[in-house]
Amino acid sequence: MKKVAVIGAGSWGTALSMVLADNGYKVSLWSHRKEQADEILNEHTNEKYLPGVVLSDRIEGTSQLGNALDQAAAILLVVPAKAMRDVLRQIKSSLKQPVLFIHGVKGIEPGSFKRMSEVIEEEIPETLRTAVVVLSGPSHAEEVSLRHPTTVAVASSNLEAAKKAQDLFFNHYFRVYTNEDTVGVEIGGALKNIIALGAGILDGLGYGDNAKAALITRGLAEISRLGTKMGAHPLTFIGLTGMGDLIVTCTSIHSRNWRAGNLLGKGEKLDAVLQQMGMVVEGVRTAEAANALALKMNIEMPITAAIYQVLFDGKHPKDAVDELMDRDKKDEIAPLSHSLAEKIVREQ
Ligand SMILES: NC(=O)C1=CN([C@@H]2O[C@H](COP(=O)(O)OP(=O)(O)OC[C@H]3O[C@@H](n4cnc5c(N)ncnc54)[C@H](OP(=O)(O)O)[C@@H]3O)[C@@H](O)[C@H]2O)C=CC1
Ligand SMILES: O=C(CO)COP(=O)(O)O
Repeated sequence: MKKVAVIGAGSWGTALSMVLADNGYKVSLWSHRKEQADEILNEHTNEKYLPGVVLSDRIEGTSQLGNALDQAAAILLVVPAKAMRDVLRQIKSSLKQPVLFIHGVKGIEPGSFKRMSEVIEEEIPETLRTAVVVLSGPSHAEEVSLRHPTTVAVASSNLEAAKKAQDLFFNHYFRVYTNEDTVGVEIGGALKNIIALGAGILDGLGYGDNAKAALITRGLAEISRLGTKMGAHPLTFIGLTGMGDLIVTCTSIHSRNWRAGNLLGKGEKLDAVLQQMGMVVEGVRTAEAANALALKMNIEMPITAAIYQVLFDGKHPKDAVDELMDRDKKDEIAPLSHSLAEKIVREQ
């Protein structure tokens, strides 16, 4: 039986371990906390992150990275974005053979503002990795753990590697598409969390469906503007990892980003909100990264800027909405078709 090392035993690492176990793989699920690894190994549960779910005995918890990596056919990284580089450094010092790296992280590295595949390529030498793949799409861990129908994409510039990842995860409830646009998939997956915070804020303020539809659609427009400028394919943003993930994250109570936004919209302060959540809320740090990237690359991202100001500058959420609504008149499609035209010119 082939083995996969899953690095990060939160909700998503645990749910993806269940998919791999259902597909017949042995899974070594690494936690940086021994008591959590022991719970997974001995009780077959992960109560903090997936309460009430019983894990397959093909999933073994471990807090020893060397054990997790030993003989692994692939490594799946599912730690918060801010922990990625440190965890990769630990992996590099324990890894003995080249292996396929897959990550399911929807964030940008704080400070460097790098995408996760860039961080992996910087930290893991080519002699220790066969390829890097990102797995993303509309997929709440809670629903995957109930084996509810779910679709995701696996993206890599190396299509053969993406197909290997597709083979690892594909099954009758977890449908996996390949995609060759790593930049678009990573940018869509990370930045939708900012918009999900915004959706929660709107709900917290008591606004309705019109406002949320506007936020999702215009949020996607600005994500596409930035992503396309970074080299992404514009069509990726209307796929699973763009529009698909926006829909699921902006409309679901499972979303931690939506829930955090909802508390902010009701008037709670960011520190108190994050303390209550007790799980990663990637959109907060990603708002900082996206706002900085937009300024650096001279891309208009008014929704991201407004959410950044609510999070870090103490702007009242209602004032942020009012200011967004009162901006200058605009054409809906023209700025998007400019980005598309620029992309076509670049590729000629
Ligand atoms: N949950 C979901 O439905 C989905 C999540 N994702 C993405 O997956 C990534 C992980 O999210 P998710 O599993 O939900 O997060 P959770 O908050 O559920 O879990 C995070 C896990 O990472 C661990 N961790 C935190 N810091 C470190 C560190 N420095 N070193 C090692 N481990 C660490 C936590 O341990 P501890 O308990 O000690 O804090 C915990 O086990 C995020 O980027 C998220 O956007 C993507 C798709 C779906
Ligand atoms: O990415 C997700 C679903 O696709 C999970 O979103 P949250 O991190 O907001 O819970």
